[in-house]
Amino acid sequence: MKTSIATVSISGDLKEKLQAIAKAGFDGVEIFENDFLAFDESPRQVGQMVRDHGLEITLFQPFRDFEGMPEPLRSRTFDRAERKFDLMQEMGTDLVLVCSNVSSAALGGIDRAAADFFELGERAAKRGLRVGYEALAWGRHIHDHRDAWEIVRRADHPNIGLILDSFHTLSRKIDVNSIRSIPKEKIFIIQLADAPLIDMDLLYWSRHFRNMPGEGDLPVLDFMNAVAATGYDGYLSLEIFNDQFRGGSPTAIAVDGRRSLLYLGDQVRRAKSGSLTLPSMPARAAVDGIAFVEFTVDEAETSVLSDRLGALGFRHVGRHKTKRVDVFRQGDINLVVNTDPDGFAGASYALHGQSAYAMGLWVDDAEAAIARAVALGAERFEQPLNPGEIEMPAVRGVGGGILYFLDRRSALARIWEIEFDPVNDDADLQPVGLTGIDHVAQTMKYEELLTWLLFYTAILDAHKTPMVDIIDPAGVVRSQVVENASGRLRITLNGAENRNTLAGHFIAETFGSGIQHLAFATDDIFATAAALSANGFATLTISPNYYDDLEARFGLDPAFTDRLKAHNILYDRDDHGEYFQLYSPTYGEGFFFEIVQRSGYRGYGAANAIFRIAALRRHLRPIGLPKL
Ligand SMILES: O=C(O)c1ccc(O)c(O)c1
Ligand SMILES: [Mg+2]
Repeated sequence: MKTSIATVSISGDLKEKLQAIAKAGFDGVEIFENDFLAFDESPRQVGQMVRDHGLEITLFQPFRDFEGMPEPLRSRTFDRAERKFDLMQEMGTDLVLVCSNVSSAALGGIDRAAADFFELGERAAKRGLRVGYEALAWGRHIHDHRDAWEIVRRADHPNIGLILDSFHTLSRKIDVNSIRSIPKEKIFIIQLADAPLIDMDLLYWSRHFRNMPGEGDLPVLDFMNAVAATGYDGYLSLEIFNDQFRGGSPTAIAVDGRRSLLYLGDQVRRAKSGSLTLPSMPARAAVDGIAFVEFTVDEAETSVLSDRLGALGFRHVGRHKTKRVDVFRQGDINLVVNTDPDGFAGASYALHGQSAYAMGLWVDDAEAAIARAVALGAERFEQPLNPGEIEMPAVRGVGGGILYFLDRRSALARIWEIEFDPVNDDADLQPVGLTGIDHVAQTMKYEELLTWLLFYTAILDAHKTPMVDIIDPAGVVRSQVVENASGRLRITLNGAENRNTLAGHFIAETFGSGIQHLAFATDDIFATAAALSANGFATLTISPNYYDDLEARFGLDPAFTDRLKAHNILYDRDDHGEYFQLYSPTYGEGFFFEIVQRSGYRGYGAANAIFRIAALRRHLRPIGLPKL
């Protein structure tokens, strides 16, 4: 499988784009005409620059409004085509993409179009060039790949072929099985893009909202399986028009792009649907829970954090044999507090301040998980081991944090006994009934949300849920969840669009994305609330107005509502069950804890978000200039 990407997909000038594309490991690049026109160097120099980066030009595009024109426009389009052929030869590419005509002057007619392509094929053949025809979803007469294929078939010229673009086919819900009967040598290249399902004008949707395969909602895998069935084994080329990507980091977007193709290729390989030459990698890692979450803390702050964890019912159960690292436990939850000034934790503290910078996942096979992550372009994380320590495979995760993999088949299963000495915790504070981690909430800039969604779903056996808008009094935060079928993995990703929201404040003030809250599970939230209160832990106060509305909305028994209100417990319900939530205040720049009880409920309490965010915000340090 060879991978390519259109220059239009990422930001920067042509030079920056090519650098990022080469660095991400692509084999080829589609030169989008405007990127070339806006650049100062000659076609020959551009071609050289591409080859100097070790890349091949997969095609030059687009050539517009060609087929089915009346004279004198028809002659002019052929003259235009000859000019572009000159340019292609100088640049060093043999393929041009012709997209279906959108001009109101176009006459239509399958045979007229086929005749035009035959003539273009003759002209291209004289120069050793090839022409690929693509149906735009909004083409004036041709907007279906089946019609484009019929034109190519009737043109019957070896230098004329078809270009299939998943967006144009899938946005119109055209049956992908129609692809299976196209001879593979007539498919000159495959362009791939996904998109979120939004009901809007096709052209606008395509030009602004496309995203990488796996990031959106279109059945790109079905499309690819149909392509693979033809025996096609050529380039897979991304063509992503996306406003966010245009403003994003060229390197990050290029890395996402290549990851999306490798992940898609791996799914095609597993579906055994064709003969694509594909690298093999271990299957997505099955996650059986969150083994630990690790905080980096300054020595001076440790007593505040350990007192807080104590009041939340955690016991200090272990101290690392060689490092300043402690573990606190309750139920299945392990919270690691790292005050080691050396190593990554110390560096992370220096940069972000106190933060939950790492987490460990229980997977079926940690070595396989790391091998897959690395095969998908994740950055392996390693630091020197002290004597007696065992190596825990890890990669760089969200916002420069660390994601560790542990399994129960190696010594990693006994990490707490091997690396830690037991501690006798004689605190008089009692456990409060927390059983495990329900979810981990990570906050990032909105532009980074798709990156992390793809990262997690490509590496882990998990799916994404639809995006929901979380309304913060100061703006919108977009939230999407990565979760697995067992519910043992739940990560909520919150993309902040501005720095005034609680989420935006957190990433601005801690200098990067990261874990903003941890939600612990309990089987009895009322008992937990009472135990917290006995431990002197003050939960977040929720407005009484919320409870009046809640009672009316769900028709709750007033006595029940009073109990919720007495403990500041939020409530929600869906078709599957009930959900109870309570919160800590925020700490530092906006970190907090949540405690939930779910009985079948599938969501995360989005309906309550505005109320608890309003309450959480009251604890934030005000920012801005002091009043004069
Ligand atoms: O939006 C467009 O005009 C356009 C151009 C070329 C393509 O390959 C495409 O898919 C869309
Ligand atoms: Mg296209």
